[in-house]
Formats: sequence, structure tokens, C-alpha cells
Amino acid sequence: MEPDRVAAGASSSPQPSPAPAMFLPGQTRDHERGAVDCADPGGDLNPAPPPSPQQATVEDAAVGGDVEQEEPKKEAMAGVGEALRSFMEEFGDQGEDSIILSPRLQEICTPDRPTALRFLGKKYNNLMERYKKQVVKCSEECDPRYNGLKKKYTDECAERRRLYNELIELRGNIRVFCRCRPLSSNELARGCSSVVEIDSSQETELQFVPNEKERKPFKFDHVFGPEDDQEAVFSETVPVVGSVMDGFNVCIFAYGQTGTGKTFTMEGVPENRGVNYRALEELFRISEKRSASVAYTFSVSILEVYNEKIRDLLDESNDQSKRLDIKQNADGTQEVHGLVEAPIYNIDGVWEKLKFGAQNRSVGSTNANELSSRSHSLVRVTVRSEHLVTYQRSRSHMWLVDLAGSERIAKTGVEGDRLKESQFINKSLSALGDVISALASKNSHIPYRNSKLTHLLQSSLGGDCKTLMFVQISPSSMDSGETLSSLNFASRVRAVEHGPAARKQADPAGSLKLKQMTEKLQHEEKENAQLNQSLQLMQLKYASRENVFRTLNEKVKDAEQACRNYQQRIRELENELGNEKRASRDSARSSRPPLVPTRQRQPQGRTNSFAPPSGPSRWRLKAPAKHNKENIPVAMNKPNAGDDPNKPVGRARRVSLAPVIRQIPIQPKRRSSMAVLPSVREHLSVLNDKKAGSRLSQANMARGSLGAFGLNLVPGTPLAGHGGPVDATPDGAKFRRFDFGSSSKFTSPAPNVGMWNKMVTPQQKLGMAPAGAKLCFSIQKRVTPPHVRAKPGLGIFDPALRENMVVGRAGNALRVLNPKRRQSVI
Ligand SMILES: Nc1ncnc2c1ncn2[C@@H]1O[C@H](COP(=O)(O)OP(=O)(O)OP(=O)(O)O)[C@@H](O)[C@H]1O
Repeated sequence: MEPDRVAAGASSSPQPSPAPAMFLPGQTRDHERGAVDCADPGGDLNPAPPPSPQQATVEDAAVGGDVEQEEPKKEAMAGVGEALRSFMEEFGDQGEDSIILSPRLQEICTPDRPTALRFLGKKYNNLMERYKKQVVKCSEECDPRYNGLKKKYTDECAERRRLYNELIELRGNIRVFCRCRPLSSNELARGCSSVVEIDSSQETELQFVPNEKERKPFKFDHVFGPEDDQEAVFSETVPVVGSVMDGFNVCIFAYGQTGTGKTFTMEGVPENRGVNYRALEELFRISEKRSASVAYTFSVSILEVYNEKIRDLLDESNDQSKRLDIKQNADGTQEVHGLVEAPIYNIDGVWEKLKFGAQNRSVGSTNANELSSRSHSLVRVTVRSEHLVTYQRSRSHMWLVDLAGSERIAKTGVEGDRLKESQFINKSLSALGDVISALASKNSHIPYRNSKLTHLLQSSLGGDCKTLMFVQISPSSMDSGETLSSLNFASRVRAVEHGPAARKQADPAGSLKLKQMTEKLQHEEKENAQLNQSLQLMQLKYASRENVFRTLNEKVKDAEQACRNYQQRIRELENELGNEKRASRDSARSSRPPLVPTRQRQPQGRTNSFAPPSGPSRWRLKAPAKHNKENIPVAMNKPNAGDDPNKPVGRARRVSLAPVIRQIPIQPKRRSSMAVLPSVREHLSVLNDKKAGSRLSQANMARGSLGAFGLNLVPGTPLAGHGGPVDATPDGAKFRRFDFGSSSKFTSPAPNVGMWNKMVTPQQKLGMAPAGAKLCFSIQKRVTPPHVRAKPGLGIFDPALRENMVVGRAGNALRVLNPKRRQSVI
């Protein structure tokens, strides 16, 4: 901007409006004031236009010529100049236009207004322009920030309120609303004044001012003044009412001196309905709103506690003698059995019920109230809900209680029945006070059962429900005493902590079912775990058994193979024997000696010179006694030392050389088998003393082959050497020990064998078997089928096991000792 134009502009424009320009960030109010004063010392806020250079010169001269006159003015302006200077400094140092660096400005020691203005010239205008731009820029920058901060602040406030409410809920305090009724016309007529001061801006506080000197503040969750209507009261109550729809138990009760508006608050009047009606209206509204997801059903019961008796106000029979008692449910809640629970489907139905109940309520006239409630009235709304998606059920109660008024008997002037009622009322209210005190001081024992009222409200006062108390007060100076005691009581109630936050109530039937299901589930889980364990065990067992089975299978296969080999071998041997037999028969036929009479006579028993039939027969051979020359039997058994073996043991008599064979009863499951035995000598080398007692067996020897071999080929068996019954037990085994070639004590001497002597083995006859090789006949305990015998458990069929069992060998024959079963010869 050019200097001329600035000067002209300045002169033509009388209002450059410096005042706003003076309110700068960082400046103090004094500075601002100083700047304003500087701009307009005479009181005019608009500064004088900057003088033109010419004017400045003239003025300079004038200043110089009239110093004395200007002296006080200069002094006054000194501070102003200083302010201006600091202002300029603040805006200075801005590049070329900076006035700080100006040597001229620095020369001015005590700048006064004209000097400064003259000096500023166009700089002032530039600065103003810059300042305005900065202000605009600043506001542009700050506005969104300001709005953001403002919003943040509002949000924070809301959050703080929410957190506070949450804190209150967590603490579980009973919420207390205070409602003060207006002064009645009666009171006004009496000239009563109000002792209660309520500041409408302070929603939670009231001052109790009984006189000019006394003033006591009380704090509640909300304070309603005389001008607050039913709607305002209910709008604060709605959140508590809504909780019952979420499954919480709720209790709302009104307490206060008689005539203070308890019934007015709870019941209201038809044209101005109270909490009861509005609460139920709200329940239906919420139900309608949630109908898509939750199905609600409502029922209502109305009762009163009159003179410590419970009366059902919905009982149409109005039977006064009907006795209702409080019982404790399994879940710890209190229940009045026999109480009418009327279902309600719409708000009209609600009003009908409420009206019906109110009509039945006991009321009477007192000095304090024309229509005074003489009982505690309780409306219980039961809300049942079922979620349509999750099928979760809940059942909750909402108690709406209008207590009877506390009253001073003397003041109310009651007598007779009214007096009795008052005493009961006061007694129960005092019990309520005791309960509250006990709860507030966290006593272990809460005296709920001292009155029917406290017993009924047990779970609503100290339990897990949301409680709201209206303390009703009268503003009248006449009632200041009662008002103060009500306020004190309400404060105590407010301090009560419920303990844990209110809990959602599940439907008892549903929860019982759920409990049963949970128990069943737990039981099944336990069983499952046990089954799993046993299954794992079985799997382990199965795996190990499978292993064993596989091993056994392999062994069986081996044994079967061995068995097949043996069978093959036996067939071969049988064939050979058959051949031998045929050959020997043929040769015998061709060289048969002539028949000669025999002097032998048949033994007493049945004699048979032929081999006994094969099969499970048992034979008892009377072994031929050893005879001396005169045919006198001598002792066969162990002779005593010194005994003459040839000494006759009895009367000499003729005896048959043929063995006496007596058939003994066949024992089932016994069989005989035969085996090719090595020669006696070999045999003796095979057997040792200990093993000799073991039974001898012929594995897989065909049963029919026994007959072919003949009994006469079996010396050493009981048939050969033992006169007693065949004994297959280990004790008898010693008798089966034989020494065919030598003089065994059980075998007949070779010359005396008689016809037996002639019966040589087919092997001997055919010369196939080594000299002295015999067939051994043994008796086994059990006849085991081939497949059983082939089992590897027997051992002898398993080559590996058999090797371990071998106790002797003779040619092809092996003598094995199976410790588990028996000793065998193969
Ligand atoms: N907030 C209010 N606004 C206008 N009138 C009120 C209010 N509160 C109470 N009243 C009036 O005061 C009178 C007494 O009220 P109410 O019967 O409800 O008292 P109360 O506490 O129930 O008495 P009591 O304990 O004897 O039954 C009634 O006529 C009622 O209309």
C-alpha cells in the first residue's frame, strides 16, 4: 500500500477498528485495555487516523514547541506507548515489514501516540491486514478443532454419566428418588411455609431449611419438586422398569409420612396415572417392540399386608379367613402360596386389575389424610420371557409397593382400630428401618422375618434385584420433623449396598431342567471317559494278543508242517510194517511146525495168545510168577538181602506160562499208542532214572496199528512186567520202566516167556529194526484230537521247542521231555 493512499485512507476512514486487533493471543487483559486506551485515550475506542508525513513534520515542530503542555500527556501516554511497543514487537520481526528492526523505532525512547502513529504509517495498515488474515486463518484452523473438542467434551460427559450409573449399579446401591409434594390448600390456609428448597438446576440435591439458621443438604439420585408431574417422575423410573424385561427382579416402593403422596406417586389418579400403571404400560410397549425376538407373558398379583396379615386383593371370594403365608422356594426366593396370579394381555386388563385391587385395599380416614392407606399395598408383576431364537427362558418379578404412611399417633389422633392399624404400620416400618440399618452396617444377620413386609421384600431389599425407593416428603413447616426423619431414613437407604450387581433371573423350571441336563451331561462325560479308558486298554490288549496270535500262527504252521512230515513218515513205516507182516506170515505159513498136544492148561482168567484188540481197553496181566525148577513161585519183588531167590515162597503148584489177562473196565478218554523204541541198550542210554517215569507216547500213531504190533511186543509196559492194573500216573511210571534184555524185576525172564517169547517184533522178524528195537506201548491220560495235538503249545511239534525238550536220541527216535505236558517218545 502506498503511503499517500494510506494517509488518505486513514483520514477518510475514521474507524480502522483497532480494538479487535488489540485482542491478541498471548496478551493479557491489561495489555488489551492498554491498547484500547492507547487507541482512544479520550474514551473513543476508535484510534485517530495516522497523520500524513507533512502533518507529522508540523506536529513534530509543534511538539517541540509546546513541551510543557504536552508533559502530563506524555507521561500518561508513556505506558500506552509501551503497550503499543510491545504489541508492535509481537507483530514485528516479520521480514521486510518488521518494525523492530527499524532504527527509527529504536530511537524512540518514550513513544507517544502521535509519534508512534506517524512512525507506523503504512506499516500499521499492513500489520492490520496481516492481523486480520491471521485471525481468519486462526479461526479457520480453530473452528473444527473447537467443534471437535466440544463434541468430545459432550461425549465425555455422557460417558462419565454412564460410568457413574454403572458404578452405582456395580456397587448395588438402592436408588433413592425424593419427591416433594406441593403445599396443600389446607396448609397454605394455615400459613405454613415450605421447609424444602429445591434448585431446579441441581437435580440430585435439596436443602432442608426448617428455619433461617438451619440448612441441611440432602443428596439423592433424583429430586422431584412440587412442579414435577407424573410423567417427569416416570421418565426417570423407566430404566429401572425396563430391567424387568431383561430378566432382572425389580422393586419400586414409596416411603414417607402419611399424606405425602405415596399413593399418588404409585397409583396416581385416573387422569394422572402413577408409576404402577405407567410401568405396566411400558412393559407392554417393550414387549410389542421386541415381539420379533422375544415372547413375553405377564401376570399380576395384588396383595396387602394389613395388621401383619397378608390379604389377596385379587381374590374375588374376598375370603377374609383365607390365610396366606410366605414360604421360601428352593431357589431362596420368597413366595406366597395360594396367591391369585392373574394373567394380563393388554393395558386395559391391567387397569381393571389395578382398580379391582385398589378397591379391596384397606383405607381409612385420619387427621393427616382423608383417604389414608392403612396397609402396605404390593403389586407383583411376573414377567416370563422366551427368546424365539435361543429359546432361553427367564422369569422375573417387579414389585410395586405403596407403603402405609409413617405417622405420629398423637398427631393423627387415631384411636380404636385406627390406632391398632397405626401400631402395626409403625411396627413394620420400624422393622424395615432395622433391616436397612443392618444392611447399611453390613451385619451378618438381617432381621427380615421381624415383619411380613420385610419378609416379603427380603430378596428385593438385600437380594439380587434392582431397587428404587421414592421418599415422599411434605414441604410444610408443620411436618418438618417427619420430613427430616424421612430424609434421614432415605439417606441411610441410599447408603445400603446390595452387594453384587443385580443378577438376571432364569426361569426356575428352565433352570431345573438345565441343571438336570448338566448333571446328566457330566455323568455321561464321566462314563465316556471311562469307556474311552477301557477302550484304550482293550486296544492295547488286542494289539498284544494279535502279536501273540501271529507268533502262535507261525508256530502252528511250523507244527503242522512237522506233523505232516511225521504222518508221512508213519505212513511209510506202516507200509513197511505191513509188508514185513505179510512177508513173515507167508514165511510162517510155509514153515509151520506140526501140531503137538499141549499140556498147558488155560489159566483161570481168560487167556489169549493173541494180541489184545486195539482200542481203549485196559488190561491187567497177571505176570507169570517167577518159578524155581519145581515150579514153585519165588518172590518177584525185591528180595531182602540174604534171601535166596530160589527159595520157594509158597506151595509148589503148576502154573501156566501164559499170562493171565484180565480185562479191566475201559476208562473213557484214554487211549493207547505205540512207538518204535530203540533197542534196550539204546533205550537205556536214552532214559535216565528221573525221566524214566514219564509216559511214552507214539505221536500220531494210527490207532489200528496197535493191533498189528501186538501186545507181546511191549515188554516194559505194565502188560509185560506188572501184575497189577495199569497205572498211568507218575507213581505207576516206575513200573513201566523196563529192561527187556536184562532181568528186570517187572519183566518175565526170557526163557519163561512162553508163547510171548515167540512173538517177536515184526521189525525183528524182518530184520528192519535194529536188534532189540521194540514197540513201546503207553497209556495216556487223554485222547487229544490231532488238531489239538498239533498245537504248538505241546512243544514236541515245534522243531525249535522240541530240540530243547530232547532228552535222548536213538536212531530216528527221539525222547523228549515236555515239562508242561508229559514225556514223550517220538
Ligand atoms: N405431587 C403431587 N402433586 C399434587 N398432589 C399431590 C401430590 N402428592 C400428593 N398429592 C395429593 O396429596 C394427597 C395425599 O396423597 P396420598 O394419599 O397419595 O398420600 P399418601 O402418602 O399415600 O398417604 P397415606 O400414607 O395416608 O396413604 C392427595 O390428595 C394427593 O392428590
